[in-house]
Amino acid sequence: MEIFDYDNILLLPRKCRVESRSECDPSMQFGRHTFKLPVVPANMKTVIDEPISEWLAANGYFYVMHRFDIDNLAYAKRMRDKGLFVSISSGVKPDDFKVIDQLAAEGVGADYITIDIAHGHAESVRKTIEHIKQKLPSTFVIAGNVATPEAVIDLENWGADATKVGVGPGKVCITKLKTGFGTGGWQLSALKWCARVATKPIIADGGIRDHGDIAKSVRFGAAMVMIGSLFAGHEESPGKTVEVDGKLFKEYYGSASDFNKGEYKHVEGKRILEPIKGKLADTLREMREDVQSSISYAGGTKLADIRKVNYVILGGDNAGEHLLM
Ligand SMILES: NC(=O)C1=CN([C@@H]2O[C@H](COP(=O)(O)OP(=O)(O)OC[C@H]3O[C@@H](n4cnc5c(N)ncnc54)[C@H](OP(=O)(O)O)[C@@H]3O)[C@@H](O)[C@H]2O)C=CC1
Ligand SMILES: Nc1nc2c(ncn2[C@@H]2O[C@H](COP(=O)(O)O)[C@@H](O)[C@H]2O)c(=O)[nH]1
Repeated sequence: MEIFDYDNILLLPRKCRVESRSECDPSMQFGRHTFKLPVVPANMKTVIDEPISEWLAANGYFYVMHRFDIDNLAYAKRMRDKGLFVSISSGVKPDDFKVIDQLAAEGVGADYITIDIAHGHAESVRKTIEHIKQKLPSTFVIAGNVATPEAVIDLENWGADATKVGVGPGKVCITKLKTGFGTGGWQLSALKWCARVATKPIIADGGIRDHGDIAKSVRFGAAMVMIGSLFAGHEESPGKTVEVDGKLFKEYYGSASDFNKGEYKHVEGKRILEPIKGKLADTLREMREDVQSSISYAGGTKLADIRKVNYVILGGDNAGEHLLM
């Protein structure tokens, strides 16, 4: 198997088919909705909060609210009152099952539920998917996180509508160091490996450091890309603002860090400071332009055209040109 990651792959251009990058359409359908970009901010406490989720939903972007210290039912009702789609996260515990029961009983429902646990290839996830599908049959269920084709096959067979791939590639992740497991350092080839067997959409989660990594994710099979660190340092970001030597930063911590958990138990995440980089809307606009540009280099007009390009692996044992035959 070829092993590579975002920093040692480059995509190869094909003859341009547009006169302006504005002709390239980076939008995509995911579930029942169409979104402006194949990008979603990570469902983490220092990345998304209620105002950001409202803004994203109202402006044509996908969002996944985090699941920590939040009343999901009340949150879902507030989104419904504003006429916005509901996309929440769930754990796999009895309390999470109760929330699903309440969403069903009160007719609030949810458009998307993301089951997001550290080791998503687990019986607990099978039971949670089963429960959601029984109580809220029209909800689009995203399940993860996983790292192997076997896991993607199981989650799909258990009823997941999409799977989330990425164990350990995140910027504030220390799973690789603490456990010796994961896709940290080879996330992009793990994505390729998983995408070969997937029959439903994959969300590539973690490891995105530059906007060009979005196109690389799409090339290797992602329908959607989940991003934490690149979104964490905005003026609106929920992390605390910290001043160091006169420069402003936002804190960004892992969901499995002691900062998120409130205790030092099964810690697989850390806290870092991200330099503040302006408004979220400006970053999203720039990302959209960059993905439009990626589509044009792919010789296409739509997102899926990125899947058709060849690529080169730079350096290492797998170096070389890889042509689609
Ligand atoms: N994408 C990634 O690489 C990772 C992401 N995370 C993020 O951090 C969040 C919090 O993670 P964390 O507090 O560690 O755990 P979770 O909140 O994911 O745990 C959910 C449930 O799964 C159990 N569980 C967790 N890990 C394992 C495992 N390795 N084997 C068996 N059971 C397990 C937990 O029990 P118990 O705690 O008793 O074991 C708990 O009952 C996650 O929801 C995820 O968003 C965390 C780690 C990796
Ligand atoms: N191993 C851990 N992974 C974590 C933790 N908190 C979040 N995450 C994952 O990281 C991505 C975001 O990655 P980034 O490279 O874009 O910053 C996020 O979506 C989760 O899957 C954690 O504590 N430990």
